Amino acid sequence: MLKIDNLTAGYGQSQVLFDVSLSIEAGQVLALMGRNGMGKTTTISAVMGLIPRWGGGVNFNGRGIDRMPPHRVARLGVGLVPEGRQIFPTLTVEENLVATAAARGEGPARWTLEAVWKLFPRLRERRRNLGNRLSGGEQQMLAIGRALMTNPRLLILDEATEGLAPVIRAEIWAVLETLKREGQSILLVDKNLSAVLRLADACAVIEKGRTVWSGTSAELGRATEIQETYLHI
Ligand SMILES: Nc1ncnc2c1ncn2[C@@H]1O[C@H](COP(=O)(O)OP(=O)(O)OP(=O)(O)O)[C@@H](O)[C@H]1O
Repeated sequence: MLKIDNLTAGYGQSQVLFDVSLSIEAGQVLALMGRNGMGKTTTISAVMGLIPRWGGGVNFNGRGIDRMPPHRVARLGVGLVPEGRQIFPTLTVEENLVATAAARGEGPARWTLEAVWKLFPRLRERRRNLGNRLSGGEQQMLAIGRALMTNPRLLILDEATEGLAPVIRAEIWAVLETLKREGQSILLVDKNLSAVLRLADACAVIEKGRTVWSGTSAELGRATEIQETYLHI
């Protein structure tokens, strides 16, 4: 579904990604791991086209997307839950969701307002509240709901459980588990190794802008040396 080959990218003159390669099969959950500042968010930004790709290939469902601007990547079916959530502060919860709604043209859309209310009952209760009046957890739920409203083929989540209370984190992990059971393809960045290992099928580890390890979650769970070297656990 998504295949990244030897991707290089950076900001201005400064190169951040030197050689990132990974691939996600349809219906798979892949976790991108690595310590702070190693290039995880930069990888996601380069996939989405939010920053220029310098070299290498990014292929989505058989199409090269490495020259596409973000709106075209999104239209092909890549839904992003960005770091920091970035919801529209002056729109209501419902308006935030409707603003991004998009069908994929393959029969009835899986994700509608009703479906999002069912996944996150809390959002239904808060539907008329402005984005900037929500708690952090509610904002994160809204960011996920908003990405789902695009009916993505691939959902990308950047630190979706960061800075949330444990009970809200648990709710987000449970939602991701539900999405996985439904066959949603997911690429996620998260620092919580044990939760990642429970959810993800496969993991890729990056260090200073290079993929240094990839394998199944079970393999990473056993690879204590990799964990100690690259994840500082
Ligand atoms: N907008 C930017 N301009 C310049 N340099 C940046 C920018 N964003 C990130 N960087 C640099 O790129 C490197 C990789 O950052 P990135 O945010 O991709 O790391 P990360 O692995 O996602 O880490 P974190 O877990 O801290 O989010 C860091 O050295 C960072 O300082």
